[in-house]
Amino acid sequence: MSENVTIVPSTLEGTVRAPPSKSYTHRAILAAGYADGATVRDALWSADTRATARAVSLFGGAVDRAEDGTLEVTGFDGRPEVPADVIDCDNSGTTMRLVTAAAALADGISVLTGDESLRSRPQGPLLDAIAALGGEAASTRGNGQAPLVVTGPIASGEVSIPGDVSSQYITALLMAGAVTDEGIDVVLETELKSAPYVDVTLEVLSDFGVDAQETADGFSVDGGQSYRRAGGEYAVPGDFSSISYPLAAGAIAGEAGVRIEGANPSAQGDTAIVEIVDRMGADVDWDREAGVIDVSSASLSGIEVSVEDTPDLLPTIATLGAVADGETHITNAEHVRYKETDRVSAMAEELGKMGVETTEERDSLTIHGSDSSLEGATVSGRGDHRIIMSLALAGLVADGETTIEGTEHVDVSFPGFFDALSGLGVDLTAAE
Ligand SMILES: O=C(O)C1=C[C@@H](OP(=O)(O)O)[C@@H](O)[C@H](O)C1
Ligand SMILES: C=C(OP(=O)(O)O)C(=O)O
Repeated sequence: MSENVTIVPSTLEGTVRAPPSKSYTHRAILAAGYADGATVRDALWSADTRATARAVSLFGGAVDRAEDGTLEVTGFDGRPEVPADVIDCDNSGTTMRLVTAAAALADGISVLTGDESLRSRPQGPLLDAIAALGGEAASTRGNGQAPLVVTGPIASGEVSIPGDVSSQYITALLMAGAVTDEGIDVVLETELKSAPYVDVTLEVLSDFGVDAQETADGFSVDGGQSYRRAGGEYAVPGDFSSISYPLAAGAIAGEAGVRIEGANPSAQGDTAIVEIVDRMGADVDWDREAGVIDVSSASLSGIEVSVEDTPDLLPTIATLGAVADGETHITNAEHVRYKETDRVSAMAEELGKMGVETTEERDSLTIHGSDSSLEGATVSGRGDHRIIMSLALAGLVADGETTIEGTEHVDVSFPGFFDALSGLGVDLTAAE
């Protein structure tokens, strides 16, 4: 059932807890699957992470969720079974990439699909890599997009792959490579974008006893390794992509102050959002040891910011730019076009409906904050969680009411998003 949310301009005050990291949760569930199991505490339970849990079950493992949200993962111990059904990755790019490489270890055929958005995203470089490792991997439509048919098992070896489409290909190959006989060397053909996500992978691999490393021309993982979580338990840190929304909300409408808990430092590149709102002029203080960020609003100024390492921040920064004085120039953004939607265009067009002037280029988005009026309007969430949340932020300070269509999709990464906004005093109503 499609849901719309209408937001009335509001000021925010109070405390909100960061949801757990989507990236760490995917990796922890799959790493526990590659192991003989583990307990994953503080896991994000959202549409995307449920898709990864389903895949682990289809490989012969199991994921049971206790009442307190803790996941008890039973692993498939490095040897995924041929799935008894199609693997539906739903809306999750991370699931599709990481699970495609895992499926290539199984001795047989796996079929992967997803929703319309996921079936339009690029998988070709990963399919080529699997073929280079002796497996077979086909896009049923021959266009490099899902549905995918993957036949394993792959062997060890060296593969070259572009670095500027998705870092998830590299994560996928490193995670699978550890349980091949002799490992996988990944040689990057082009410069790596979204690099911090590979750092997150290396951290989780190391937490599960697997060695992988950066090399002169890419990354490599030795084969013959076993995943094992010492102590059997893994705890997921807070999600900085999700934190970007209450943080930006506080920066634009939090006169009395917003506090975000669960903001502990980790390898996530999106921690850069703290520095970004600071550079724009918000009053922000991050107590790293306590994992607490305090933010309050101030008049914001436009900045230039590269999203090379932090693609998921683009929608949030675009809204901040719409509120700020001057120009906000978001650069190195081409890979942001390969997400749930083309987020460069989606933000330009939807903010445009609210009176925001933008200039879009293939690799950048400029928001002309000073020339923009920010008026309430009916906007489309585009079925994309980050577009929905970013447009909701714009609604906090627009002139008049803003209605965002299709808001149920926040379930992909931040299921309690609108409750969190309400809890901070935002005047909003949801309707089916
Ligand atoms: O590995 C991950 O957890 C992710 C990697 C990034 O994708 P790309 O590497 O495709 O840019 C990011 O946009 C996505 O939300 C999560
Ligand atoms: C792009 C995203 O995720 P995924 O690639 O897993 O769909 C996201 O969460 O913004």
